[in-house]
Formats: sequence, structure tokens, C-alpha cells
Amino acid sequence: MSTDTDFAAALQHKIDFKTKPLGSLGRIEDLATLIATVQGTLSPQMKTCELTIFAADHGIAVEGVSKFPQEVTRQMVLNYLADGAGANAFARAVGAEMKVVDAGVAGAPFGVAELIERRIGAGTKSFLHEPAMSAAECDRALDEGRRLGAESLADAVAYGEMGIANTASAAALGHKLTGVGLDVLVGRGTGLDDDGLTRKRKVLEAAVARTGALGPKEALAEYGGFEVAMMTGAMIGAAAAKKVVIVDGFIATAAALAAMRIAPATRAAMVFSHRSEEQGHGALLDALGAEPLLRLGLRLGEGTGALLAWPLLKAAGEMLNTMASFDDAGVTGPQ
Ligand SMILES: O=C(O)c1ccc[n+]([C@@H]2O[C@H](COP(=O)([O-])O)[C@@H](O)[C@H]2O)c1
Ligand SMILES: Cc1cc2nc[nH]c2cc1C
Repeated sequence: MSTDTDFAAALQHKIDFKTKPLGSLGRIEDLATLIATVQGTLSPQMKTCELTIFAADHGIAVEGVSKFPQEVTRQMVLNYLADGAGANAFARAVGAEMKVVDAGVAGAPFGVAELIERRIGAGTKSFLHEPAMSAAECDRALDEGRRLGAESLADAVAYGEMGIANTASAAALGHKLTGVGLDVLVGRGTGLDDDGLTRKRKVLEAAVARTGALGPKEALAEYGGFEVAMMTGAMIGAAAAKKVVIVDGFIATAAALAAMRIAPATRAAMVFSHRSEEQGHGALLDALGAEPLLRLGLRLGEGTGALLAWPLLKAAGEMLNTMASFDDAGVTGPQ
């Protein structure tokens, strides 16, 4: 194919001449366009999906910004490894492989063979008082993520996260990257009550006032988490390796925003799976110009929403590759 325009025209022809009224597969046609464009072929492969869950702890948890205690991060990592979490159930249901990465869970290393050990530290510092991590730690997290993203052999990669208090981190990061107010971006996370929400807002107002305007890497180091920064790197690495990147909920979307700011080409590989119930997710999606595929009232994280979008991508690939065309099916096309 000589130019991008020729490729786009040939792809549109292929989709339009499938045996269906023009445009009648709606957003599945958009997904088919995205898949083919990411892989640079009119016959892309969309057979395998891999979920990677990045887990880490957050120093800001000591400020009482989550309903749950920090040790739940560690317990959930063990739950993933025991095949017991929501993400495991959904991965089984949609036929996705699942990997778990310790990006920096508080306490000692797990020392478990099935866990991918990429610890940047034993949790971040409290970003109320100081940067969550150093610039060097942030670079390491991004690099480890990039490598993991590039190494994946799957056609599509879904990224999930687990980290108590990471909705606080994502709200602060989202605020610094978009300028959207904390009144919009701060939500109940795992289920804070009204008093908890008021407290979380106050903590975050004080935390973001500590710094001025920040670039994406600075914002990640100041307010991100090890799992958020590693997921950001993974999105960049996977997109560069021509993988379709399925973006999950509120925290994953904050990582997607950082990834797009660091490496703008990453945006073209992203599929936004769902709109989470977490207050503020809609505003981050708007900032990305993203229209998510599903709205199911999810607010779990772990990549659960991303997994549910995988069958739609698979269907889009199958449509493009195996559905008959008016060109050769003996079906009369539009007059
Ligand atoms: O993905 C989402 O939209 C989402 C929304 C709310 C909560 N979560 C999950 O809940 C945890 C963060 O909630 P919190 O209240 O501890 O900040 C973290 O482990 C996330 O995976 C995830
Ligand atoms: C139980 C539990 C499971 C989770 N999965 C992702 N975030 C979570 C937070 C909690 C509290």
C-alpha cells in the first residue's frame, strides 16, 4: 500500500462491501478500522487477549482516603494467583490469559514464582507532603512497563490495576494533566461515605496545591503510583509493538492519559472499554476524546471492564476477516 490514504480507502471499501447495509455494524466497524490500522494490514489477527494486573500500594492511604485498609492490596494479589478474583472469573469467561505484576506492594516481596516481580519499592510515599516517588523510580516503572508491553505475544492487551487508595492518586494525576477540578474528579472509590468523601477532597486539595503546572512524567512522579506508572509504560510499549490496548476504568484511564501525553502515537491503539461508576471517569474520557463501548455500572478495576470488551474486538476481527463481501458473495449490493 503506497500511502496511508490508500490504506484507509482500501480498508473502508473492505468494510463497506461486507454483506450488510452500509454502516450497519456501527461501532464494531470502528473497532475493525482501529484493529487493521494498528496492525497495518487489511487482514489483522485478533485471536488472543492477555490481561496484566499491576499491583502496588500508595502512601496517601495513611490519610484515610479509602474505605479499605492497605493490606487488601496484598491479599488481592494472592487472590489473583489463587484464581479467585472477579478478574479471574471474567478472564475465564472471555478466554483471556492473565498475568499479575507486583509493581510495589507494601511489605516484603511475595517470593511466589507465578507472580511477575517488578517492585519499584514497598509502596509510594504520601503525596500530601512529598512526591509519591522519585524521578528515577518513575523512569524505572515506565521502562519496566514498556518492556512488559512490548514483550506480550497477544493481539490485544488489557491492563488492570489493584492498589488501595489509587483513586486518590488517579484523581490528582488527572487534575494535573487536564485541569479538570477535583470537585469533579474525586469520587467514592471503593465506597467512602459522605464524611470520607469530604475528607478525601480536602486531602487532595492540599496535595495538588503543593505543586504548580507539571509535565506528564513529573505529574506521575508527584501523584502517581508504581502500578499506574508501570501501566502507563506498558500502554506505550504495547502500542509501539502494534498491540491493541484495551483501557479499563478510572485509574487505567488516568494512566492512558499520561501515556498519550508522553507518547502521543499511543492514543491510536487504545480502545476504551467502559465508563466506570467512579465519579470523574466521564471527565477523563472527555479529555481523551474517548467514547467508551460499555456502561455497566462497574467500579471494580482489575481490568474487569477491559475483559468484557474483548469479545467485541474479537467479533470485529472476525467480521473483517471472514464475513463475505458483495464483491464475491452473490448478494446484490446497494443500488
Ligand atoms: O476502575 C475503576 O473505575 C475503579 C473505581 C473505583 C475503585 N477501583 C478499585 O478500587 C481500588 C481503589 O479504590 P480506593 O477507594 O482504595 O481508592 C483499586 O484497587 C481499584 O482497582 C477501581
Ligand atoms: C476487595 C477489593 C477488591 C478489589 N479489586 C480491585 N480493587 C479492589 C478493592 C477491594 C477492597
